[in-house]
Amino acid sequence: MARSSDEHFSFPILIGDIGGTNARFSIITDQHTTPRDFPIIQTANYATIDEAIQAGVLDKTSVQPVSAILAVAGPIRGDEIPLTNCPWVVKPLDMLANLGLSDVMIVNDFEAQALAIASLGDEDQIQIGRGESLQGHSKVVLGPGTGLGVAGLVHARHAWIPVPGEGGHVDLGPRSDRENEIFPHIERIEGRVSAEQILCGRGLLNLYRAICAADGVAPILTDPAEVSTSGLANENKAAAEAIRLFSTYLGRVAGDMALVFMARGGVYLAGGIPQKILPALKGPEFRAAFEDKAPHGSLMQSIPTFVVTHPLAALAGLSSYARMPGRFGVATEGRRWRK
Ligand SMILES: Nc1ncnc2c1ncn2[C@@H]1O[C@H](COP(=O)(O)OP(=O)(O)OP(=O)(O)O)[C@@H](O)[C@H]1O
Repeated sequence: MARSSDEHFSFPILIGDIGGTNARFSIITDQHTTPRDFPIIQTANYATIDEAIQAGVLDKTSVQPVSAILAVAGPIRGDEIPLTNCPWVVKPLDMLANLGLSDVMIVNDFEAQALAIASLGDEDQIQIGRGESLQGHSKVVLGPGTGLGVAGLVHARHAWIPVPGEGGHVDLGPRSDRENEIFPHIERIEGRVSAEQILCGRGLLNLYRAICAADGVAPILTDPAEVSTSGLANENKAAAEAIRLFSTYLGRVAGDMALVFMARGGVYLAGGIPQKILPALKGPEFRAAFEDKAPHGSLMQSIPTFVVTHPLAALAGLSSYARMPGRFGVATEGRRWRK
């Protein structure tokens, strides 16, 4: 554990959320001022992350950041961190040498989402169904987007401790007769159906195709956004069923994660997809599946579920952490580099 005198970050602090497609950056100049956001950068437009930071941030301001805290999609091991779904390799030692920084910390992107849910305002979230968040109790965040990210946020020793994991890869199985008809047609990964085979953009398409195959009809939709748009508008029968079942499975997995973390503080749906299928999540399927956890039905009824609507939730999480690292139990070993 870092000593408390080592915990803080010197201002100005560059924060960044590096996804497969988009990279978002902000600079925090001091403890109180609102962070300055920079235009979203398409990762495909730059060969390296250092070039993107130079052109997209440093060349656009006279403020020279001293510290950087970056959230990346991918495991953080060693001094060279390759990103999932993007050819960039993050090299903190090169950043210290070339970008004028003297402190670089790299965290997991879902850890940043978890940091965000510690301090979301009411305007940044929409509640689905009943339940009430209990102060100081654990929370969970699930994010169906390009993949399915999951992280817990545990409250202990007066701090919020993010627990990043691989919860998106838990097993998912059929429960009803109808699901038994559909499941044999779900594309598998090495023989099994993990939650991510269904609960992400690619997974929604996989589910739609499996429904078509179970019913012996040819699939006509080829893109996850088409499936959700036609399904929500009830223009296509298989797509409408896919969206309802997607909501059921998301409720089921969200409920499992709530049980694992005893998340009386609430379950939060982040990632790109929940906001786009909000009307479906407000339907009966999501919450019914979430609560259907005998023998813990009444516990589940008391746990609230939210869709995160903050457009830059991960950056907001990093910003809270950057300003008050002592409020969070974020491990720094092996992922903080200093001059
Ligand atoms: N309207 C929609 N309905 C369902 N899925 C959609 C919709 N629009 C986009 N998608 C799917 O959502 C996924 C992208 O999710 P998201 O926007 O969360 O990206 P991300 O994982 O955060 O990516 P990045 O790496 O850019 O941060 C893609 O699989 C895309 O096909």
